[in-house]
Amino acid sequence: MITVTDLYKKFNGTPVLKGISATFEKGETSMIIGTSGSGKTVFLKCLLGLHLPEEGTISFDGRIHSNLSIKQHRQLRQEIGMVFQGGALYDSLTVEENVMFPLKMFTNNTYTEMLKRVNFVLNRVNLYDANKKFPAQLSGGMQKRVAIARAIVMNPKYLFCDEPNSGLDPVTATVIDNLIKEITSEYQITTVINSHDMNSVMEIGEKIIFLQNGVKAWEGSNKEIFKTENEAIVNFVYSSNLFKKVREAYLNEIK
Ligand SMILES: Nc1ncnc2c1ncn2[C@@H]1O[C@H](COP(=O)(O)OP(=O)(O)OP(=O)(O)O)[C@@H](O)[C@H]1O
Repeated sequence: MITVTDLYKKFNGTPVLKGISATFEKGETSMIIGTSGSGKTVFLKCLLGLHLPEEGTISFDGRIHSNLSIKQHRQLRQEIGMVFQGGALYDSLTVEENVMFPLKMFTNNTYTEMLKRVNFVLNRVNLYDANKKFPAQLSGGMQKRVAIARAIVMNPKYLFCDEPNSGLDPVTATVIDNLIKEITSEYQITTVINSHDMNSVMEIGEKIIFLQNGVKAWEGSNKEIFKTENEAIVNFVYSSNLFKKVREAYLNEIK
């Protein structure tokens, strides 16, 4: 579980995160949503330790980030998997080498042991016969699968994803969303996803945190989002006519 308490972050005196508190549970897919500039990326970077907040604490299963020694930080970093927006694969490395990269960096495992683990995670994301291919030879959806395989190769306790299905068609995006949700539940990972994609939010958002101007303006599940009367989130999520109709149909159904 990740517990964030009263987090404040400023840049050049301008507050960007203004007292955010939230908990992210093990085995659950949590999503951060909000308009452009609301602070989602800064929040995720604070969780990753890439930004240092001025106030507040971030605790990873009781380990408070700002109190950790360098050695403890290194240990925690190994427990975090990250899926970057564009996949961030190394173009000059094969799929197998990309996925093996964290194992080479952080473990003393033999090549045979590493290859076994690489093949296991590649199979888990349903990628077969892709080991020797280079990223440029793969479709966008396959590249995202490689990025997910690399993020879970170290068996992480925490998984952070920044717009994991950006640039994908709706069908592939749903497959990737569900893969992340399955893996989160199967390996009991604490997963936090930044997303703009309302389909994803409705599909896999077990917990949704809505940021507005650096403040947590709403929190709930993908079921509760249909019923909320909170004006800010209704205006944000239901700015699309399609979602407006879906919400009306849902509310009529439960009347
Ligand atoms: N390194 C930085 N230095 C100064 N200001 C920053 C820095 N990083 C982010 N900001 C500012 O913080 C605010 C929040 O940015 P952030 O990138 O978190 O928004 P976001 O919600 O992720 O937006 P988007 O959905 O467009 O990616 C913005 O006003 C941005 O200009």
